[in-house]
Amino acid sequence: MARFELYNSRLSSQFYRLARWERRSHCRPSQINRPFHTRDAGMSESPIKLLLVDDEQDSRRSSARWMLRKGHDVTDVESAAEAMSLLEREHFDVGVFDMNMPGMSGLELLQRVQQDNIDIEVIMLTGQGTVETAVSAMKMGACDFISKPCSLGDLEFHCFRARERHELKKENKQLKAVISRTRPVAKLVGQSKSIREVARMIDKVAPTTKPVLIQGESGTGKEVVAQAIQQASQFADKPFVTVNCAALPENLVESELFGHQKGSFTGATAEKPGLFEIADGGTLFIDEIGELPLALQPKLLRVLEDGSLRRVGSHCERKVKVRIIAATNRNLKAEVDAGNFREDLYYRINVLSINLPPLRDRMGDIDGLIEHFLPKSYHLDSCVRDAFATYSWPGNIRQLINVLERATILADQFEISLDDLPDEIAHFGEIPPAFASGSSMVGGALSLETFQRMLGDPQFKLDDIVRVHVMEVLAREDGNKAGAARKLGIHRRKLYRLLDRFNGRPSVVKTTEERVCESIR
Ligand SMILES: Nc1ncnc2c1ncn2[C@@H]1O[C@H](COP(=O)(O)OP(=O)(O)OP(=O)(O)O)[C@@H](O)[C@H]1O
Repeated sequence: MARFELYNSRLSSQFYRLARWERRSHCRPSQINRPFHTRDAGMSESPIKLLLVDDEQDSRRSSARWMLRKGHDVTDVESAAEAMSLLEREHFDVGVFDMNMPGMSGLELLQRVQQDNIDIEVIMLTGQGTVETAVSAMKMGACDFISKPCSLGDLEFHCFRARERHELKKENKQLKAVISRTRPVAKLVGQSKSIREVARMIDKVAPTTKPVLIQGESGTGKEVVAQAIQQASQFADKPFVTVNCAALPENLVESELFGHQKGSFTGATAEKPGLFEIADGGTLFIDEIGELPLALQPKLLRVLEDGSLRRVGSHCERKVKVRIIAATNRNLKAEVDAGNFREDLYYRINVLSINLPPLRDRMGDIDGLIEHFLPKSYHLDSCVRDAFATYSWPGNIRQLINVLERATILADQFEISLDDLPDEIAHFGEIPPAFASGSSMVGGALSLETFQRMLGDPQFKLDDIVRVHVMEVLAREDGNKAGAARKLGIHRRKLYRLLDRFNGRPSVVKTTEERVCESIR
């Protein structure tokens, strides 16, 4: 609030000077269509979407005509009831409400607007001698008042000022959202050829406004790359809003992305802007875009095409300008072929793409990453370095960071040894004793031979085989469900359903595994 007031008081002296000039000059026809004070005062030149509510037809009509000639988008109505039904359907930047109208007064209309949390700046139009009422209207949330009769130049000036306040409020909301959603920007560590290529691509794509698709396994640094693009772009000081489609329940994705109107579904108790509106003017990072439900994909395509969107439950179309960066750990082309992802959307977001290689394909970066993430006082045993260099890092850099963090907690005297590493890394490459006699494990899953043995044994139910296989793949993926689902060739939601099913019945995994091992021996 303090910020608005300071800003307004600085601007108002300029405005009053300009408004005086406007009053003197608005009779000159050549000047009429120039929105001069927006340019001169550094304000946005875009037209104001204005709602005029006044029962006095002559003054309402002449105000509307003037504002239309100035290039604004004006709707005028003669009653508060009409205004209310319009406001439920359409978005306006500014409303000018006459205080005294038959039926619902301007003050009551303001009250309704406040109650319903409608996103509009309201200016009260007051008759002579009703300044006190105007002041109480401002206490109720009106941003300004104009005494009747007012000059048309004054009307436009007040509307500009209200719109400026509207934009500042929006910016304020965006900044709050940005502060609460973003993490500190991480430095892109790595000197391998592939990371240098990624850095080169970041420099190339950052200056454009085109969408970027970042592809790579989980934990390879897709969000780090997205942040680096935003930091190097013209949107660096604008909102950077992130959303993870996989982390949202399917029924909330639409409202989170596009916003909703009050009452549009159970629980929608107030109107809420979506992340596209919050990111307006900046960047929206859509993580795990491959998880976006098919039904919502046309809506995303629409925003990408012309920036237009509708909140859930609203007929009012809004425009946003958002730079989209999307990321996925799935093979999106394969998802298109499987009918899970729209082809037109795929081509739209895949204009510029960056592929992040998994850590196992750029082992040259390991030392640099260790140096970056390991506190200086710790020292790594040479066997640990060897183990790190041979391990396959399915969880990529995220896994490396976690392993280093764990090791610093377990280490004695700042010396990290093999004992401080998880077994699967310390003993990576060693054949598990249970499977030593035959190569039962192939690529992290049960071999055909083992399957055949299980299938031939009437004690094993089909579900047991599925369960052993799923658990085995999940363990190999370090519990990473997205990775496990990919390896299993099923959708992640199906994996969740399977795990729920397994958890909901008495555990037979151990005994089944033991039986598998026995049958192999
Ligand atoms: N090249 C890199 N330099 C420095 N830190 C990195 C790098 N790559 C990844 N990280 C770090 O690894 C962790 C995981 O990175 P990030 O969240 O960007 O991965 P992601 O690919 O987006 O993962 P997911 O697909 O699971 O969302 C973060 O802590 C990030 O800071």
